[in-house]
Amino acid sequence: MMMIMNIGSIIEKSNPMSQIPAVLITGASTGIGATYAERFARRGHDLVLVARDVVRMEALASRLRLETNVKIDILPADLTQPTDLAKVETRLRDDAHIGILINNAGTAFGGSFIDQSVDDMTRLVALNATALVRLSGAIAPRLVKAGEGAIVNVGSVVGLAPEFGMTVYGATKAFVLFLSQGLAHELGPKGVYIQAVLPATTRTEIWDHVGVDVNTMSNVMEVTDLVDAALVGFDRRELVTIPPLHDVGQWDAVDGARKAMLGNLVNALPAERYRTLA
Ligand SMILES: NC(=O)C1=CN([C@@H]2O[C@H](COP(=O)(O)OP(=O)(O)OC[C@H]3O[C@@H](n4cnc5c(N)ncnc54)[C@H](OP(=O)(O)O)[C@@H]3O)[C@@H](O)[C@H]2O)C=CC1
Ligand SMILES: CC(=O)[C@H](N)C(=O)O
Repeated sequence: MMMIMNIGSIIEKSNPMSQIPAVLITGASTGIGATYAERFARRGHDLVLVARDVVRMEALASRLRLETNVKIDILPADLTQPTDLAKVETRLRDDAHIGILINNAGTAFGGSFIDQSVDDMTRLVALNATALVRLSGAIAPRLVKAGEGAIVNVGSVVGLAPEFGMTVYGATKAFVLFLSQGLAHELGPKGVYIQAVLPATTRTEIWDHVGVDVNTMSNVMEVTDLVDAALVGFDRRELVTIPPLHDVGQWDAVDGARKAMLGNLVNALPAERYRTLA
């Protein structure tokens, strides 16, 4: 018996993720992140919740601890602030129990490009793009070493649609998609699963920040439907999950056309059309 317990503890120390891995979720105080927290807790995963609003995270954590018995830590951080970001990076690097990172925190604001302040846009890029690079960079080497684990990046269909008129927000979300595809290409063969989740309009507080009453919008998805669909994609190990897109053939066609172009992108000579004067 003693012997068995010792072997068990050795296995736990050498590969703690092989138990049920803990999940670190950014933007976990409300909306999509809080729903991910609820769903992963119900699946038996311990959690680390990251956001700025400690009171809300405490309330969520107290409820989920009672309902599910999982361990929940709260790591308050403003992910646009380098020192706070560094705290989360350290946790991701050092805590071998964390095997899944949900890069969900993000925001948006209204107004056209020339109406938005450059400082606001810079903060948006810091939260929606830079933080994902830094947090993925902190956990990826450990996951690769373990040969398992997952990184989920929450993008948006806006990243496919410059025509929606949210240029900088959409650019950050196009970045999230590319980052996910690139990470899947590099880390997938090493055992790390990467998922990009692309929601469309979902009923959360983000719309208060945009300055739009979500109740006036059509085709709004409920946040639980969105996260449950995203988790179906997660369980299937899908790379790109677009819950609101009913015809997946349309995404496959876009992605297929891009891949078909790859072999033609690098040439020594400019294309014929650029070899004559305008
Ligand atoms: N709702 C929608 O229609 C869609 C949402 N998305 C994406 O989903 C993700 C989640 O958004 P959603 O749940 O809707 O939005 P919410 O505004 O409801 O939640 C955003 C979360 O991010 C956190 N957050 C915001 N700023 C910071 C910061 N500086 N540092 C740390 N955490 C921060 C907030 O917590 P706190 O304020 O406590 O810091 C909150 O937990 C975002 O990436 C968004 O772009 C994509 C497509 C559609
Ligand atoms: C504010 C938005 O545009 C929304 N988050 C989305 O990505 O659709």
